[in-house]
Amino acid sequence: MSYKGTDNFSHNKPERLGVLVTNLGTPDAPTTPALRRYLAEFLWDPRVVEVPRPIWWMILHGIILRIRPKKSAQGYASVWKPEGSPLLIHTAKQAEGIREALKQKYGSNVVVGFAMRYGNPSISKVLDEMQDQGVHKLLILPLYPQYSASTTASTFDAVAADFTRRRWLPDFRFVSHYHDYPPYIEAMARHIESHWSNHGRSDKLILSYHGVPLKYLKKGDPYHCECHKTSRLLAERLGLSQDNYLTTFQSRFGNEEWLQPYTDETLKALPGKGVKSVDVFCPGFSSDCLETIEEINEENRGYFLEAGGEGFGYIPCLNATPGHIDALVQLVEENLKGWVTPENNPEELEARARRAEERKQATYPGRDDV
Ligand SMILES: C=CC1=C(C)c2cc3[nH]c(cc4nc(cc5[nH]c(cc1n2)c(C)c5CCC(=O)O)C(CCC(=O)O)=C4C)c(C)c3C=C
Ligand SMILES: [Fe+2]
Ligand SMILES: [Fe+2]
Repeated sequence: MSYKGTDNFSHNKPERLGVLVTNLGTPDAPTTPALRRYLAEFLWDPRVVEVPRPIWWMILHGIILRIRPKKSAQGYASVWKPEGSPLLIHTAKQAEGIREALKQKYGSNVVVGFAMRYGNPSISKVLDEMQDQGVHKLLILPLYPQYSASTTASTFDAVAADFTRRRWLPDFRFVSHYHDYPPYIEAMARHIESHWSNHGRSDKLILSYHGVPLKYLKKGDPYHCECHKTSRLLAERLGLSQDNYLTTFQSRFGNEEWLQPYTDETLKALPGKGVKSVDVFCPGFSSDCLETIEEINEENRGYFLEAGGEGFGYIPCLNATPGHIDALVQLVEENLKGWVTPENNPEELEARARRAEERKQATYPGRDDV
């Protein structure tokens, strides 16, 4: 057996803490070949599509990967920025924000990286870097507030699989959800309130989450309940009554039934029920991405206006706003408890030595023999 990093593994390096922020991933480019690569990896994950492998292999390679990449590439091309995919850009900024905040407090003792479950930067590459930097305690934070086996557990699988090729194994913590974490709820509430004070308020707030097949709920996945709990807590914090908001599910894939009510069908029906203006916010997406920019703010906006709606306010995701970074930093710090100690923080040790020297100089000025 040969392991990655066997030669450079060392017990003599400073013991650093690692925080690995992850998100779903995105294609490398808005092109058909890049989409084929990305979708082949993503849609082959048995956590994402729970269909027996031989049958799914034939459907995926025989039908889906021949049709979907071209269509999806067009969607990605419409949201792509000069610096790349919005999801990648926002996730990089979020990691940067967390890194800066933790650096202020803990110096270089905490290493913050980000990786994608599918595509790049890969979990393996970023874990290689963390191993090289001497990370001995590792916190993984998937940026999925609501737990779902198709996202959160899949990230756990990928991390665990990656460690099978390493001799190094750090102490390990994993944030499996934060759907009801008060700083996350507070960050969303302030973000929405600030949107309302800048752009005005609509008749109804639509809270739209990515869907999953209904059968996952029936098999016991808590995702649906966690989405509803997030919505309830957010609505309570915003002082909304049940009439003022709705929880819906978007991004259906394939022909089977997914979680309902569907966002698109809801938006098509609301004008007929007298709801002429809506604000839409997506609490489950920590970053704007194809599913929010194109599907919600373009496609679904069109459905609502075509059905007689008069006002459609899209409230961007939390992205790398200071309120979001603040909430994520609190979440990280809470999960690092007991790990960040003066003893494993080289800068704290240095500061202690400096303070001792200052005390000595203050007590015995000019003496270096005490
Ligand atoms: C096929 C089944 C899918 C399940 C189950 C699923 C769950 C799921 N996805 C997200 C978050 C995102 N999904 C995104 C894109 C996306 N999702 C699917 C399919 C399933 N998702 C596909 C095929 C795609 C690719 C785009 C397309 O071809 O339509 C994204 C956006 C990525 C980006 O690059 O912008 C996110 C984010 C969650 C949270 C979730 C379950 C809870
Ligand atoms: Fe998805
Ligand atoms: Fe979509």
